[in-house]
Amino acid sequence: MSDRPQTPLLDRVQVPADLKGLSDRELRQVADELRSETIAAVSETGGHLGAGLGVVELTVALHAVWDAPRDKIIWDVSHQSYPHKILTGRRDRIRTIRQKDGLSGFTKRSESPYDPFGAAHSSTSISAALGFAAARDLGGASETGHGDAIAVIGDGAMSAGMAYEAMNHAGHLGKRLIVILNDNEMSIAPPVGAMSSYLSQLYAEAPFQSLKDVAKGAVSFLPEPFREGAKRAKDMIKGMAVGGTLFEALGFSYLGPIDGHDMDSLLPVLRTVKARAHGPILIHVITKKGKGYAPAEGRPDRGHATAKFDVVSGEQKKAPSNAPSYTKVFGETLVQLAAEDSRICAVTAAMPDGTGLNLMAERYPSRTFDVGIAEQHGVTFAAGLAAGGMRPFAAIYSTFLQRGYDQVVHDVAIQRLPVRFAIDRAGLVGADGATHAGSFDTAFLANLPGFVVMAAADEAELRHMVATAAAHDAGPIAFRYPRGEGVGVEMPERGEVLEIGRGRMIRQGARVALLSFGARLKEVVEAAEALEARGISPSVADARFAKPLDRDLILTLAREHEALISIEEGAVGGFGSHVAQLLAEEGVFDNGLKFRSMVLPDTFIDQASPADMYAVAGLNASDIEAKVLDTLGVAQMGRRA
Ligand SMILES: Cc1ncc(C[n+]2csc(CCOP(=O)(O)OP(=O)(O)O)c2C)c(N)n1
Ligand SMILES: CC(=O)[C@@H](O)[C@H](O)COP(=O)(O)O
Ligand SMILES: [Mg+2]
Repeated sequence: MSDRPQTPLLDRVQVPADLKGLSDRELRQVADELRSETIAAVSETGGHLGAGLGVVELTVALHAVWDAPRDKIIWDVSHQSYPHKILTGRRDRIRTIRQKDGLSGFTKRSESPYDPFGAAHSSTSISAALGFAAARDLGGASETGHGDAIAVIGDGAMSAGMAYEAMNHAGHLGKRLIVILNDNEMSIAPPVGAMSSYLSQLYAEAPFQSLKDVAKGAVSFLPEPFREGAKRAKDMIKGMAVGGTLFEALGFSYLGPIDGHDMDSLLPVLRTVKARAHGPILIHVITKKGKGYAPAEGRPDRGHATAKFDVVSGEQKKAPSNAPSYTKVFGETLVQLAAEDSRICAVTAAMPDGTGLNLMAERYPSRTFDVGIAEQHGVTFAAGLAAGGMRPFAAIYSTFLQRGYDQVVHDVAIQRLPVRFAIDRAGLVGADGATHAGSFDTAFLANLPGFVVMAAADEAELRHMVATAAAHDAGPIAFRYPRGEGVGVEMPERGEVLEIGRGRMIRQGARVALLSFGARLKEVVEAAEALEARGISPSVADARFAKPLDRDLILTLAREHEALISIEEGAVGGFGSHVAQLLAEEGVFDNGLKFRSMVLPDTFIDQASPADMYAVAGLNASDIEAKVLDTLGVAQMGRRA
């Protein structure tokens, strides 16, 4: 266990109300202690660090000025909410964060009344806050009461369409709503886009606003009748950053920029807003990601997420890896193919490193596009690239592709455009928990006419699937693969183009056939080996394709075995459902086949290690073994853990 910091004042703060009696000087001290505690805690657990460090002062100031949980403080993405958790009755559990049975790494309604809205996908906070404001004004029932609705949204999250949809609506409704734009000039990677440049311009052109300036600029949220006189006064002042911003055009009062680490600016500004706000207001706060911890501040991602680390040196404690990560295999294979084909290009939605497209960006920057947190646009942009004669790879985590689903259907599938979807983080991802689980993509893609849907059983298979996708111009194609390292198989120098809709036999056995789709194959083989010891020798096949199915392979397995069991890392409605449909259509059930489909359960599984999450899901080798025995009616004694 690492040394815990001395935090005498923070120790007195169990809930935000305890901040109320403190002086501004004491609040500054609370912020300093909160920063030390956040660093110490994350050093023991790993997790999101940089974003939280950047909002320490803002967190203290918000809780000191407003009255949560009556006032609703809504953290966008909420990866920056660790300091908020520490201040809101969860300090004693902060070292359980992102672990099995511990605190979530994100805000979660079921975890605390101080988390009025759960998040983890970005850019939802303004919509949710506006909903709270409207519910308040309509007299909706609320256990915690109704107060202000305050959205805290980052500059990266501000690149997504949802944020503008919400501001457009908020400006129209004109309700009292507070949006704090936490501008640290960072997403996970450096932010991209015209909006980012616009924000930089806003504060490059104007110095930080003092309380005096803010008061002068706060014309538009002053109640009548003071507004007119104040406006005349403001008009006489030259060079203010207030007035004429995009936000004002959308119907918001704009305040800022304000130094988000200076409590002497933050506290009076927030108090003024609380006392006088009228209609929607956007407060532009400038912060530094990783603030106050040199190893985080010095990292290119400003310490976005980290493994456990040594507080003094900042050195991370990572387990050595035995195999390349799927992400790296994807990135390297794409670069290899792009070298031979100038039509290959790539799209990421703010996740260049996470998807491995950083490799492509380094080698072929003009063919690599980071669209910002904008999955919807990213998918349609890729559709346009495909229509324009390119071979685009849209590399998007399974969970984030959900946001671009209508674009997948309407812009890609209906037009049969050959967009290649590289779907990383398929299946259960571990510490990020339910919000980031890649559970649904097989189901929501394989039901689309003309889509080819593949899943890689190992890293070599992934290489083949990247090559297969590159060569496939007939329509959309997707391949999914899990988070983390591969299984350690020998890697082919080059990917081979697979025959569309053709699976492969892994081992020939009898009585029961195990039909795997994706990276559970390792567990399936392990189960088959364990069953050998019980005198049962299953056949094992890797389906490779959920669409089109390998009909010959599946029907042969069905006809030659007493039982057929499909296994996948996805929710119901995916591969197994398509297999069941085929078997039903072909009348195979009429012959007495015992068919079982092992899928993720119909629940959202909380964070834990991937193995623990798969144990909850009942998809580990021992579960597969048990399913075989149960299906064959073999008595089970001493089930393996
Ligand atoms: C829809 C969606 N796409 C991608 C992500 C991955 N993601 C998490 S945080 C983040 C960067 C957010 O940047 P910003 O809002 O500026 O917050 P900061 O980390 O800078 O505080 C990204 C891209 C996500 N959570 N949700
Ligand atoms: C908050 C968020 O959405 C990302 O930071 C995410 O946690 C990254 O996940 P990976 O670690 O799997 O890239
Ligand atoms: Mg940011």
